[in-house]
Amino acid sequence: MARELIVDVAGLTKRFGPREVLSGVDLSIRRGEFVALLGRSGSGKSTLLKILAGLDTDVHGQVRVDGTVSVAFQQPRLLPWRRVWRNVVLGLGERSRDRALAERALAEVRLAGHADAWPRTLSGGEAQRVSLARALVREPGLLLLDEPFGALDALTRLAMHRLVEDLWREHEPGVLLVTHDVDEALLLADRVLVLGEQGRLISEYPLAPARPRRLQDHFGVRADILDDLGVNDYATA
Ligand SMILES: Nc1ncnc2c1ncn2[C@@H]1O[C@H](COP(=O)(O)OP(=O)(O)OP(=O)(O)O)[C@@H](O)[C@H]1O
Repeated sequence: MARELIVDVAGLTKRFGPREVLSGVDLSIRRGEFVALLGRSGSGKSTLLKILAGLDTDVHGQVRVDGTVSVAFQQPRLLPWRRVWRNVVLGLGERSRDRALAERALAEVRLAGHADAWPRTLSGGEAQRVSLARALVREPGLLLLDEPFGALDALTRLAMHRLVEDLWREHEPGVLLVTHDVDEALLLADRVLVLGEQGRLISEYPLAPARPRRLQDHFGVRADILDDLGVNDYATA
């Protein structure tokens, strides 16, 4: 049976002054779906995420997002004057002093034992895992990931892919992952969307449900996506 619809966007248009950054975007995401959004720099990906997060409501068209939404950004955005565990439960009202809750979330991102650490003592990957713990502790129906691995080295990135996939299976939120990395999208997502010039969604690629994913199974789609993005692909030529 189809899961509940948590994002229902129709005819979304966003302008900054005279400039149309998103144009007639239709998008639906169900709970438990993992969707990746690809697009060249400046195509409007972060703008779309901000709109879904409710951070920008000055738009035309229908934007319906049901339930709790969490966002993780490229930079972990931890408060340096708060210990790791306090960062995890920050802004949770009554539960913002619930150390046990923070520790459970930290264990999930394999950071048990770092609860009392200061953010400046963490590696980039560790800080990003704290940011994921902070996002998940809210039990979001929708998890928005804006280039969350973009600042990490290649090996840390691979480990983070595994972790995000595990967390997604465990919590089953709908995920919208914004990335520049076509391979990352193919490895993680069930569906890949491509945002083209003039802020239009130009393609949508459903991927076979088999997991773990093997990149070579998706070389055809990969070549099509690179075409959409206007990038020559020497690897598959
Ligand atoms: N607050 C703003 N005021 C005016 N223009 C903006 C504003 N925010 C974004 N833009 C413009 O909207 C366009 C889309 O920006 P956005 O950040 O959504 O792109 P993006 O696809 O996320 O890019 P990147 O991949 O480089 O992060 C850009 O041309 C940007 O300059």
